[in-house]
Amino acid sequence: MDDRRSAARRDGERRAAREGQPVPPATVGRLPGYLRALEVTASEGAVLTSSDELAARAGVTPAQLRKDLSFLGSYGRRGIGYDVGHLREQITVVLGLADVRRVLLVGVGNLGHALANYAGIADRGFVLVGLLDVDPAVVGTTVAGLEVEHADDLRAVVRRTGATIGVLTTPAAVAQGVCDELVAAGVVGILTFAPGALRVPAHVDVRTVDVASELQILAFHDRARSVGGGAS
Ligand SMILES: NC(=O)c1ccc[n+]([C@@H]2O[C@H](COP(=O)([O-])OP(=O)(O)OC[C@H]3O[C@@H](n4cnc5c(N)ncnc54)[C@H](O)[C@@H]3O)[C@@H](O)[C@H]2O)c1
Repeated sequence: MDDRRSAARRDGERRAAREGQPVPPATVGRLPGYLRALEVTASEGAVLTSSDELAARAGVTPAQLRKDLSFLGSYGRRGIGYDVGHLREQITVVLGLADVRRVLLVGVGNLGHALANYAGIADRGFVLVGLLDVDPAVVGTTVAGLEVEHADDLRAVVRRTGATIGVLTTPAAVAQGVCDELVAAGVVGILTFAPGALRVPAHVDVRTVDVASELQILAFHDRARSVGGGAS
């Protein structure tokens, strides 16, 4: 690791370790967007970027960007801007992506196949280490270079692979049961695509992706515009 990378890592770790001043959840939610914007900037060969440019790329205002980055202790330099490599490294550390996270996917149907083959997961610091299903037609097949294992072996697979994050793409009816199994196996983060809320203990984080709900929110804003009311 060169000097700049290790300095950024130290900054990020210092930030992550700072007590009493957690990064607000809304800021955390925008950090992946900043990271993506920085990756595009870096791919164009730029070493420095301004808050205006980065904010435009990430779809936020420059003031919002500066405020968010200030929580990371990153203020940029007047007239110079932000060091792209340093900021990328810092955000990577704060998001907990400096170390590769092992991910297990349960339910290798339509969505599971698509996600398993999504290269963006590996590009962002995650490694898919296991695929599980119950369908005899799916178990034993190879998807994205991994052999699909039977969901009955979930605990053994978590033990063997060291997975800490589970992606749930099973039918809704079995999602809670699979979630319970993942938690019992030691998984601490669950990304679920199955409709419905999951109950988990306090030490486990759940993120829900629901395309239909997102569309409903767009429909709400569309309707509010057409009836002349203000959507907030
Ligand atoms: N959140 C979203 O935006 C979104 C979009 C599409 C689908 N979905 C949801 O994602 C889930 C998957 O959708 P799909 O179209 O891929 O369905 P699918 O039927 O193609 O795939 C589901 C897979 O889960 C497996 N499965 C069933 N019970 C299991 C268990 N106990 N353990 C392990 N695997 C099990 C099935 O064998 C099948 O391979 C559904 O709950 C669906 O409603 C969500």
